[in-house]
Amino acid sequence: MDTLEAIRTRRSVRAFSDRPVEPEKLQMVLEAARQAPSWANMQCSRFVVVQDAEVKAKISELSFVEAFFAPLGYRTNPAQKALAEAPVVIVACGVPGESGDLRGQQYYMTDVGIATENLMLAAHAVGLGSVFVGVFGEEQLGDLLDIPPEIRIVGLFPLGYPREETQAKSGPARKPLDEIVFQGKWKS
Ligand SMILES: Cc1cc2nc3c(=O)[nH]c(=O)nc-3n(C[C@H](O)[C@H](O)[C@H](O)COP(=O)(O)O)c2cc1C
Repeated sequence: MDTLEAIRTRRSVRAFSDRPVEPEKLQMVLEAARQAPSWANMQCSRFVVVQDAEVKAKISELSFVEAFFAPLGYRTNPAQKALAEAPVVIVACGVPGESGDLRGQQYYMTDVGIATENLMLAAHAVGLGSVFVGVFGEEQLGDLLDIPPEIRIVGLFPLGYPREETQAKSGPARKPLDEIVFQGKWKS
């Protein structure tokens, strides 16, 4: 699969088969994340790879943050089950001190975001699926995985083989280009 096809056909995967992820494929996905560009090449991203069923179940519970979801009418994080059922969960973290902080913008979020898009595209290219899970109880998750408080947890990525029958062929629509691209000046 070439890069453009991977970008075009990747979809968030929230239902996984119990087929294990081969260690070589996991390695490939992590290697893709490692190759990402970063602020001054400081490489602030870190990844905790979780394969223990009990720990995955706890991570799954922590992805339901009532204060966030209840006002939206959600009774679960749409990816909650996926975190327990995927054979692997990758917890992507950033070391803020190893990235830029300019004009109030903290670039560790950008660095980890780029690395994890690489991770998701590589997963898709080798037949795996994933989804960026950005809602979770950070403090409790940090305690569970011994992540020091100065390290920020940016996203959770269940990883595994998609359960075919549940996989949408086309994902949520995107805004048309003429709504998001301006020629020469803003909104012109
Ligand atoms: C920063 C970020 C946070 C996200 N958090 C969640 C989440 O907590 N739960 C979930 O089910 N999906 C989450 N998503 C996935 C988005 O809902 C999904 O990418 C979007 O609807 C587009 O669908 P697609 O990935 O299939 O193209 C998140 C995506 C991003 C980029």
